[in-house]
Amino acid sequence: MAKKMLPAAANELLSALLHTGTTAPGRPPRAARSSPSVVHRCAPPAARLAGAGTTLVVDVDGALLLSRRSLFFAYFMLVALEAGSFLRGLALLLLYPAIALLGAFCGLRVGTFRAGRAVLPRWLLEDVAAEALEAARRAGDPARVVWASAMPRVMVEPFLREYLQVPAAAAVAAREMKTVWGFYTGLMDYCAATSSVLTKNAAAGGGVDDVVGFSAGGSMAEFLRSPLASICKELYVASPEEQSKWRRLPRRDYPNPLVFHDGRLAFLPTPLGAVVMFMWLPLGAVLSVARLAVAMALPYRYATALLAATGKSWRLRGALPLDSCGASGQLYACNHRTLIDPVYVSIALDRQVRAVSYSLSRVSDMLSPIGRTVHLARDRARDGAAMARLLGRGDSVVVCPEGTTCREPYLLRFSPLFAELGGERGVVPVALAVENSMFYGTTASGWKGVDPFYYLSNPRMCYTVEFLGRVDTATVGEGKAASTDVANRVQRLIAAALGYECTMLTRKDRYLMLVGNDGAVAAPPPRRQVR
Ligand SMILES: O=P(O)(O)OC[C@H](O)CO
Repeated sequence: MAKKMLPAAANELLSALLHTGTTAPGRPPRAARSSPSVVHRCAPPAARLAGAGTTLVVDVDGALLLSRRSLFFAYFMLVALEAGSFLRGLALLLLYPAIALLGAFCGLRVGTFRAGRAVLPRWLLEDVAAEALEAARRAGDPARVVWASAMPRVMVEPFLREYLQVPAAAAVAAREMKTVWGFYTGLMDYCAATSSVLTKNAAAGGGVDDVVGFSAGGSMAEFLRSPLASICKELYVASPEEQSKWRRLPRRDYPNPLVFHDGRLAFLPTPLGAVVMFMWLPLGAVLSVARLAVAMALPYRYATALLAATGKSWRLRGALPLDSCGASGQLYACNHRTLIDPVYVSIALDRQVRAVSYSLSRVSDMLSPIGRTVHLARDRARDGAAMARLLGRGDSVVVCPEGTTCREPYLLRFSPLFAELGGERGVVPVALAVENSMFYGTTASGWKGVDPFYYLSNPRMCYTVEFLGRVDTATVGEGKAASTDVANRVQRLIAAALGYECTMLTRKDRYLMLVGNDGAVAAPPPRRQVR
């Protein structure tokens, strides 16, 4: 009981901190505080929201999100860890909720803050109640829905706009963060969206607009403390019984699919999860170095057995490709999950392979157990010649035609160059899946040099490798088939084997979304391309 009350009390306190604030000088008029005159114990029915002049205020934290504020800690911890550092996260863990905002935000650079767009949506989407979203969509005019949250705007608005497709005309009523010289101070500013809704309501006589509130069960009291509740004529509050039947929005029903996300944490840092992670970190750091040493020093047969004993395992699904033992000059095309992909193809084949890659940090390259990677330059002629040279001298070549990693069950567009190089031997598609328990070994916005260490510091991880039937590429050379068709076919085969979905998204799309650039890297000097 006490255990249950502690997080509840912490969240009450945080909620109070987030909602605090009297009207400061210069602020727009606040509507007279009054409670909604009618409170219904259910979600708002479609008939009530159909009117063109009806505005619906959705309590995002209490009604839309199933966890009802109990995950506030985790969301602030994600900001602290992903936009800040482990030290910041530790400070937040020790001082939450007293310094939730200060601890998570103070000192972060505004211009480079991307956690709201690149990290949080993944976790917030998993917390959306399908029934609450459905109820909010019953509003006659989506532009007249106000999405109210006690979280700072930078944490919640990208998720609402980009993944729940909240139109630009609809207001997101969340607090602004105060900034100084381009840095967040960790203090809240008055919320412009709330202000505009209140001003409009006040100008209209405070009762002309038909404003309906939508909250749920145990969150009603907190919602009533928010300024927007005071302009609601009626409040629809889903009862705890009704809310207990709500289910998480299935991935297939996400209004916008979640293909890309960034950040190092592969788990949601709840208070217990964060404590476990901080306790694991020193051991994980030592383990990552030890695992790396084993992988680099021992032959596969000994290394994989030893590594499996530490929780780093792999499995082969299906059989090895025919004549894999003797095949030389063979091209393998695999989907791209982490920078370690070619290593597992090599382990599965139990032979040396050459990996070709567009972007790989110098550190990762030096630590690779399969030797130096051949760097591509995104120049068809140059890259094609480099790969052809490797194949011509009998190397087994592993290429990841997506050109960048993807964590979710999607495949990005396959660049077709590989289909022109398979020759008579064709190309062997390889389907790869990876499970991480604590950290992602990839990053779009972070320092890629530590990718191997994050990957290797997972308590448990498992790679699954599946070789698919050889795809004929001779027809491309003969001009009978387009390389794009063959590349798309290979993509579809791998997607079918993994149960993933094919997309036409590219490396550029991923980097534009997660980092704000096109993901281009400096071309390698020609002498480093093939050795
Ligand atoms: O996910 P990226 O963009 O760092 O790409 C990974 C590189 O291809 C290295 O394997």
